[in-house]
Amino acid sequence: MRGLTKRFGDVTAVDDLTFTVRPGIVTGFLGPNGAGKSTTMRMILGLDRPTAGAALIDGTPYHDLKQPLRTVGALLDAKWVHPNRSAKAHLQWMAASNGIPGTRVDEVLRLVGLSEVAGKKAGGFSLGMAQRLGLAGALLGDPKVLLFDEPVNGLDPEGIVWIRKFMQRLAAEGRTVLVSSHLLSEMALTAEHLVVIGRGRLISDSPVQDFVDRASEAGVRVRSPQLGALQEALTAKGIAFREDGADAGGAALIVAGATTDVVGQVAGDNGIVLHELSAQRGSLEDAFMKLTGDDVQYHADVMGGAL
Ligand SMILES: Nc1ncnc2c1ncn2[C@@H]1O[C@H](COP(=O)(O)OP(=O)(O)OP(=O)(O)O)[C@@H](O)[C@H]1O
Repeated sequence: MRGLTKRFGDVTAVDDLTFTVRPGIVTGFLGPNGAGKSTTMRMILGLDRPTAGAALIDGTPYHDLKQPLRTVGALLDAKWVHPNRSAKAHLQWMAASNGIPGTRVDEVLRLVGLSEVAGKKAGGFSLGMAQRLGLAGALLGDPKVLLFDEPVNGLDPEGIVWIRKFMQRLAAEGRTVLVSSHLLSEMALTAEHLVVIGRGRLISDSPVQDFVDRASEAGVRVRSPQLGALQEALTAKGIAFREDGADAGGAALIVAGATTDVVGQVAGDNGIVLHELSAQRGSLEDAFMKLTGDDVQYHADVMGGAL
C-alpha cells in the first residue's frame, strides 16, 4: 500500500495508508469496526478505486494482473454462492470462467475438507462449511497472495481453530497472507505481524509481540500481611503504586512499571513478609484500546463489548 486513500463524500475511510505485507507469515490487519479494513481490501482487489495512492500486488495494480485468480485469492463474504448450486458445480463454474483446469476443483475440495459434501447444494451449508467453500474458491488458482476479511466472524470454536491453522499453513508454504480482524486476542494467536489502523490511518506496523509489549502495562502485583509498611517503603523509594481490589488472598498493590526484583528488594530491605510477588501484563484488548485510543470510531460500550 502506497499512500492509499479512499474518500466516500465527506468520509475518509482510508487515509494515506502505507505498508507492505510480506510472504511466509500471516499478517494481521487489525482495527476497530469502521476503521477501513474492508475498504482497503476491496482496493487491493480492484473492487474500489483509490481516491489517491495505490495498492499494488508484487508491484502491479490488480486490474493489470494477467491472471488475477492465479495471483490473488480472497475470502471476503462467504455467502455469495448460488444457493441451488452444489459446492462442486460452483467451483467448476469459477474454474471454467478463469481458465483453470477442472481437475483443480477436486484438489481444493480435498484441501478444505469438503470432498464428501461436494455434491450437496451450497445453500444448505452451515457458515463453517460456506467459509470452507469460499476458501476453496480462493485457492483455485493456487495464488501466492491470500486476503481474508474477518474470516472467523460467526464461526464456532472448532471452525475458528481450523481456519487459523489453515491460514498459518498457507503462510508456511511461502504465501503472503493478510487477514483482517477487529479482535486483537484472535490476531495474537493467528498472526506473526500486525498492521493496526484506526479511522483509516496507520497506527502500528510491527511484530505482534512488539505491539503488545509497547502498549500493555507491565507491572508487579504484590500481597503482604504488612501492606501499610510496604506502601511506606515504596513511597520512600519514590515508587508509585495503586491498590488492587482484594481477592481471597486479601488486599494487594499493583506497582506499575516495576519489576519483581525491585519490589522484592524493597520488601527484603525492610523486613516485610510477602505472600505474593507476581509479574503482571496488561491484557491484549487493553493494549489495543490504548493504542487505538482516540481513533476508535465506536467505543466498546456502543458495540456491546466488541471493538
Ligand atoms: N460504499 C461506501 N459508501 C460510504 N461510506 C462507506 C462505504 N464503504 C465504507 N464506508 C465507510 O468507510 C469507513 C470504513 O469502513 P470499512 O467497512 O472499510 O471499515 P472496516 O474496518 O472494514 O469495518 P467493519 O469491520 O465494520 O467492516 C466507515 O466509516 C464506513 O461507514
